[in-house]
Amino acid sequence: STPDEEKAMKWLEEYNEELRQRQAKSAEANWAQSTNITDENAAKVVDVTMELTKWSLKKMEEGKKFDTSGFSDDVKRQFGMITKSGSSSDEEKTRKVAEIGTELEKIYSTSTACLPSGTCLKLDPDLEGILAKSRDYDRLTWAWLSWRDAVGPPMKDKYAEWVALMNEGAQENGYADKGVIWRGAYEMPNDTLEEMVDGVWEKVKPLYTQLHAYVRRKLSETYGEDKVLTTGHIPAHLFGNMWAQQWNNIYDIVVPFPDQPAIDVSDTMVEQGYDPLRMFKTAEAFFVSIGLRPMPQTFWDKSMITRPDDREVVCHGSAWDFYHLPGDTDVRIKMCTKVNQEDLQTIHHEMGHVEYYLTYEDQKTLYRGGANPGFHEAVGDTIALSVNTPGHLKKIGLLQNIEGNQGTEFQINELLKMALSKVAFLPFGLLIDKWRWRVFSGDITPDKFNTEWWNLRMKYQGIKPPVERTDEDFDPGAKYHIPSGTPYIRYFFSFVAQFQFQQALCEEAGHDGPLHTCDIYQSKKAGAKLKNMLSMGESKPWPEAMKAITGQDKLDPSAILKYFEPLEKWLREQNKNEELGWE
Ligand SMILES: C[C@H](NC(=O)O)C(=O)O
Ligand SMILES: [Zn+2]
Repeated sequence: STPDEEKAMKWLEEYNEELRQRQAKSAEANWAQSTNITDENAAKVVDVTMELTKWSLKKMEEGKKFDTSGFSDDVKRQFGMITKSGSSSDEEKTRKVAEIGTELEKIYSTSTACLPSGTCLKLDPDLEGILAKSRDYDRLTWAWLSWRDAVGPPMKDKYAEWVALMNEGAQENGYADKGVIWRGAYEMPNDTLEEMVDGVWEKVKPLYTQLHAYVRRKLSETYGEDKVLTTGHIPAHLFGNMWAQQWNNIYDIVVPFPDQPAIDVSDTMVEQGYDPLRMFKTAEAFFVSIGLRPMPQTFWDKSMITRPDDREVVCHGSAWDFYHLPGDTDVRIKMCTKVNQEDLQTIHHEMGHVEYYLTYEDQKTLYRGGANPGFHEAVGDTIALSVNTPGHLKKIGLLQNIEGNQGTEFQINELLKMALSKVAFLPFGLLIDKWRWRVFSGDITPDKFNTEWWNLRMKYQGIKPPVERTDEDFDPGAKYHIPSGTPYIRYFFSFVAQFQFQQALCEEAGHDGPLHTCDIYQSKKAGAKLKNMLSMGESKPWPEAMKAITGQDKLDPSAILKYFEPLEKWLREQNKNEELGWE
């Protein structure tokens, strides 16, 4: 390399080390606030965010002085990352963005809904517990509405201001709006991310439509035709989930063959005395069995795996990288764990993030990230596809009374339960950022925030609010990722990609038979293939990482469609007299 490139590479080395130290400091401040919500900790988050933003803007100006045209792809990639920013140089605007961010997350994480008796219920575990377990239509309506009334109105105006300030920062850096920057994380040519995910949705929509019709019929039978029509949109509060995003908690009322052996292990976990720590150790054992790393001691010392009873915390599960140097690793999970199968799944999801952090920790700081954000969301879920097979649950003693390969009826039950988590999620995973991209672009103005939110929920999910909504409400605020400013298309990407990953890993593990029975437990070969992709971090555009693990360079729904093929056939038969769809 030329002297100029030598100079640039020296500058990059210093940049990466300073970035690592500042990321570590930022993670510590955010961790302190997320595990102990106080004004003092919130103020520290704002200060650290200001400091990091100012430094990044200064380094961006320095970076722009280099002529990188003759430099290697790797050097160009790093400069490209450094010279992109969406932050305003106006310190007051940056401070305000950070302040509103902490205020909105605090409203979400500390709001409660109070009963006439005066007892106040938290979202997690109280209100979510009602949505998951109650089969009383009116009690479900109360919990669904009370949460939205508690958080929506206080957030609405703040959110509008937040969006405006974020857009000013984006526009100051030459972007049309903040949405362009968010989509930029996928490095799609000519900003074609939405086109790409729309294409994937068109291919999976028929499967979702079949599931929707089947569940609508079952809910109508359960709650009565007067409450749930067997045509059109389904009331949004009957799916066992506060946001109707995943429907696994109503498996017991939609199960196709009720006399088959049960496959939900939540009760067994309680009976066998599982506690959060044992759930985490169980998850760790799977990752280690395929050759990934055990959690370091600091993980066990510093994680927060149960809700503390002496302070306010952000309960929404998350994994944390403290960007330490290899050998001094500090990675954690923060989660208000409950002993059930849903949280066992979440633990695998969060630990998948941690395994990614561990596997790419030798990378330059700029590359200590997922190939794209969807990859990061897919790691743990891919592993959980193996864990949730009845075969694996039997191996670890959570399912007893099943023998070998079960008959068709058992497999339909199993596929239906998985579809309630994975297929049901697809339209939800798509619409959240469709709403936000249009809010950022100004296509959805604050006076229409709620109307357009429900138009998208009705169009993509085929659901409707159980009670009248107006633009005085702000229902988007009821979903964590909106007040926390966490992009969401990453989950849509993940819910499709994880089946591509599983298909590739199962082939590597020498699995034969249908994809949904595959368990890569103890396969060091499959683990090596996964690790090879994870170690790349963000060093290459994501199609290269996709190619490294699957041989394809696209997000391709054929794997999820193949996985659910037997179920789709069965559903089409079940639904032959149904009026499919909702438009
Ligand atoms: C699917 C997404 N997962 C996550 O936040 O970890 C959610 O919970 O909404
Ligand atoms: Zn995640």
